[in-house]
Amino acid sequence: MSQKETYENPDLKKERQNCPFNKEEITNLLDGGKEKTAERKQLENYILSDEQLKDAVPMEYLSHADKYAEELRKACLLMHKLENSPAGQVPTLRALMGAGLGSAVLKEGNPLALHYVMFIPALMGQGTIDQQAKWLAKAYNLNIIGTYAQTELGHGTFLRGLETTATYDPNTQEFVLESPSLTAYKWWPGSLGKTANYAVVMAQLYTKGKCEGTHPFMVQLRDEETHEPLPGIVIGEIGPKLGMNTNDNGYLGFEKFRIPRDQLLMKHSQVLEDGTYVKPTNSKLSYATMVFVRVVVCQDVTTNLRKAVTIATRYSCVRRQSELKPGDREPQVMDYQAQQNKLLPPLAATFAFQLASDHLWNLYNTANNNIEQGDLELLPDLHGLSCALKALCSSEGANFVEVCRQSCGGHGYMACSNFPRIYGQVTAAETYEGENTVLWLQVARYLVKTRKEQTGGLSVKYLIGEEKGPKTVDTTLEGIVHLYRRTAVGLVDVAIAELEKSGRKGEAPHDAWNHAAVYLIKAAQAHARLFVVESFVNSLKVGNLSAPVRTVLSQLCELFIIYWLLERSGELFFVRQFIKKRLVTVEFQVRTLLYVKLLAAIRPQAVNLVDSFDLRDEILASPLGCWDGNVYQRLFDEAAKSPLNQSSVHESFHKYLKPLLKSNL
Ligand SMILES: CCCCCCCCCCCCC/C=C/C(=O)SCCNC(=O)CCNC(=O)[C@H](O)C(C)(C)COP(=O)(O)OP(=O)(O)OC[C@H]1O[C@@H](n2cnc3c(N)ncnc32)[C@H](O)[C@@H]1OP(=O)(O)O
Ligand SMILES: Cc1cc2nc3c(=O)[nH]c(=O)nc-3n(C[C@H](O)[C@H](O)[C@H](O)COP(=O)(O)OP(=O)(O)OC[C@H]3O[C@@H](n4cnc5c(N)ncnc54)[C@H](O)[C@@H]3O)c2cc1C
Repeated sequence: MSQKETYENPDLKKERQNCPFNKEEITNLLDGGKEKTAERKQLENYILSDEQLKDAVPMEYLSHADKYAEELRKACLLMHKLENSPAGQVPTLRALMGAGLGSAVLKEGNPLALHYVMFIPALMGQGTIDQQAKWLAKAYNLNIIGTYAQTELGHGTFLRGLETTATYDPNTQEFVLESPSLTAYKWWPGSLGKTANYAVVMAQLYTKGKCEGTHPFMVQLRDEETHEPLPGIVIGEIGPKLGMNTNDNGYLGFEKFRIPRDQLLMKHSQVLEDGTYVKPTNSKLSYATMVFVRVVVCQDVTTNLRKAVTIATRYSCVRRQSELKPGDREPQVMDYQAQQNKLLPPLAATFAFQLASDHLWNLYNTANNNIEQGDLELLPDLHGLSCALKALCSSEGANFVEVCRQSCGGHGYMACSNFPRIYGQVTAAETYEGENTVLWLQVARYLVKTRKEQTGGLSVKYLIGEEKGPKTVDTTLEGIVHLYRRTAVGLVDVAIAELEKSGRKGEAPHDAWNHAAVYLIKAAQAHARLFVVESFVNSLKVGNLSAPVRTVLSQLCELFIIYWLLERSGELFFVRQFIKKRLVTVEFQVRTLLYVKLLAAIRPQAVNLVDSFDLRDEILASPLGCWDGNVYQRLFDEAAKSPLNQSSVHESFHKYLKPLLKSNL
């Protein structure tokens, strides 16, 4: 392990004895190879050994403004450390922006995150070679700091409804940016409140008196020297949120603010000097930055889930409560089947989500390379799959994090458990980068289109042609995946039938769509789940795994796909042929039995499995989840940090309580 403590809780020590598989093999698998593990560890040592990056007091005790200032201090220090990073700049940046190493230093969000996660990708994806030459080096060198300003007070989802205008003036060859109403103000962009001095701004482009839709513009917001907002720019921070409080989300208004013509990012569409508009090959290419973030968010949410599962699993093996066998010692709460039922599915989910996210990342890279060459064939599949997995990983992830919190009883409710922060991050991902319901409906649109037109990308091939595979109950892993597939196909057909029924009643297509939303969303979710389980099963078929690792991963895989089947059993009832053949009843009986057996089989390896995530204590940032299991002492140490414990009687006693007590005498 990366940290050897002198103390080790005896229960955890026992859990770690006789581990049947090589933990490092799983660590390497998750890191992407032995060398990557070594690189990650070296980077963690480099960053986490720096005393200046440690918190003097827990963040919860700081004011909103002090929290921001403190995190900005550390974020800037991290950027200074980039230069000498042993892992190279790009891997270091990746590690520092996300929920892993970065979160050990910047616990409530990185004020520079948007610069790297959206501003630079937007410049790369939307800027011409000349524009990249002008801005990218400045951005990489942090001469300028940017954000991505799209959402407005009145519109986040419906991008065609954005109100900010950029009107071309051929006389001066400038665009005039304007916020025509209060609801046109940009609202939400991260780092916009106080940190950024530039932004890629999405605005409705007007030229020659015609609106050409939303386009990205490079806009300077603040003076590069004084950091004061430029004349014509109204800017501020939007205030405290459920989580991510040091991402300084902001607002932004334009009062006839002029920018040169060449600050329209013109890789896909152009405005010529005389105001002539040149269309892109596909109008959705300006949405590409969002696609990139949806892809990386799947990985990020998975890392956060791994943290929550590690904390809850270790704690559940240290915590002893109640009586299992009359007269016996109180058992570890992990020995209750009910607790295993809470924690082992999310543990399995961390593997399932990672494998699916890896697949999506590969698709993204291939599709992106093709797009650079002008080939857009993979774009619909990339859009469909990135929406599906972003929505699935974030929604299931947030539910699982909450279950992990509940599994730690009262102590899970403490801020220091780190669950509130982890939940704040994961649930944010349910909303940002496309609200999940809206994304499910985008997925459904793709599925319905594929099924009806019998053409679509790789992720939806199963919707094309006749259904293949066994028609009766088949207890193999393949058999159960086939059941998922039949459910997914069946739900798309149910949704189409619903749309057609409304059509026959004379409803317009948009009304029919609205009235079929419940079915459409179920179909989209079944599709996403099918993709995840197929990725998990297929990944185990290939790869150079040792027999013990393959065994435990296969158990997790089987547990996970049965868990989802049982959880989502209601959906099977939508598919009429399942009921007709009594398939549903038989399936449930067989599967429930197997599920319970798998809980018992995996239980002894739970701690070893979370140990293989190799998450350092600094990253877990929770007294409940530390490697040594010294939970109670650490909880006490945390309580000692409370400002209310710095004196035996607080001054407010004399001010308020004492007079009240006296008045009652
Ligand atoms: C570097 C590693 C570290 C990782 C760490 C990461 C995490 C930490 C940082 C956290 C940062 C968070 C920052 C958050 C930022 C934001 O939230 S930015 C704002 C994001 N906003 C949204 O996502 C808005 C959501 N809305 C939309 O995407 C669209 O408006 C819509 C819902 C898709 C609808 O658009 P519309 O133009 O109305 O399209 P439709 O008419 O519905 O569809 C038309 C066709 O276009 C296709 N399509 C739609 N979108 C895309 C796309 N992106 N790509 C490709 N194609 C697309 C759609 O399928 C339709 O196709 P057809 O059916 O063929 O017609
Ligand atoms: C932490 C955080 C960080 C963010 N960072 C940024 C950023 O950096 N840059 C940026 O530009 N934006 C950012 N955003 C904004 C974010 O992208 C939007 O909030 C998000 O896209 C949702 O849009 P909305 O707020 O307009 O929700 P709405 O669309 O108003 O959603 C409200 C409800 O309406 C439903 N709804 C809306 N449309 C439909 C439909 N067509 N069919 C069915 N139901 C519908 C939704 O499902 C939801 O239940 C951030 C948001 C958060 C929370």
